[in-house]
Amino acid sequence: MKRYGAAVILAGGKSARMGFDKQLIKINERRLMDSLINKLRQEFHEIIIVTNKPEYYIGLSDKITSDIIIGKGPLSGIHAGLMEASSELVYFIACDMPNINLEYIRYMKESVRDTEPMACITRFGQWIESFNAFYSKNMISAIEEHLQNHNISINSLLSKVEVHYISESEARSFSPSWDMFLNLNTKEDLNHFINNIANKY
Ligand SMILES: Nc1nc2c(ncn2[C@@H]2O[C@H](COP(=O)(O)OP(=O)(O)OP(=O)(O)O)[C@@H](O)[C@H]2O)c(=O)[nH]1
Ligand SMILES: [Mg+2]
Repeated sequence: MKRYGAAVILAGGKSARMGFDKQLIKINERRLMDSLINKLRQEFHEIIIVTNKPEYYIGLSDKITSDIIIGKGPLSGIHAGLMEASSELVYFIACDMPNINLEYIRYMKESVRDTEPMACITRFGQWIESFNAFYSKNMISAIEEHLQNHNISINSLLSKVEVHYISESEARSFSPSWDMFLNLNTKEDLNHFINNIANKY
């Protein structure tokens, strides 16, 4: 199996805070999902969309899949993405994250070149960033066990496995304003992005 090559976009949430389905976000007249897919194609051979609305993606050549363990939030999506992926390390991003940074993706790959972690995750203060991150296919059984125990927290799962952490300061050298982790959760987030940033998009 190839070491890298697969990227997953998670698009299976409730979008409760946004008030409409975030898979349908448009920026400059273009579906954000389409922009994300195109950008990821520059770096990955295999793009997988884990969605609760496969009908939104008819006609795309990419792999479209849905949650296998339903209703457990982002970890359900990570699980389904890893099941579908054909590389060992798999890149994950959320459908509401508009600023993919290919240089940082390459840096993460390089950072784990000589090790075999279960995930490569960036620290943010005392927290972590669970997307714009890599997860290993070897994590599938740990995710299943975690969800079977009714624990849906990514953080608590990561605290139990071998993770390669990247420090906040290292990551800031690629994204000083932390925009590569920006996610649009509310209409205010979206309007702010459209009014202030999307003209450079
Ligand atoms: N496949 C899958 N993806 C999910 C699920 N829940 C959340 N996600 C995705 O995980 C990412 C981060 O989640 P949030 O930003 O909280 O999105 P959300 O859950 O749709 O939004 P809220 O309902 O406002 O919390 C987004 O890409 C969501 O689409 C799920 O049950 N399955
Ligand atoms: Mg979000």
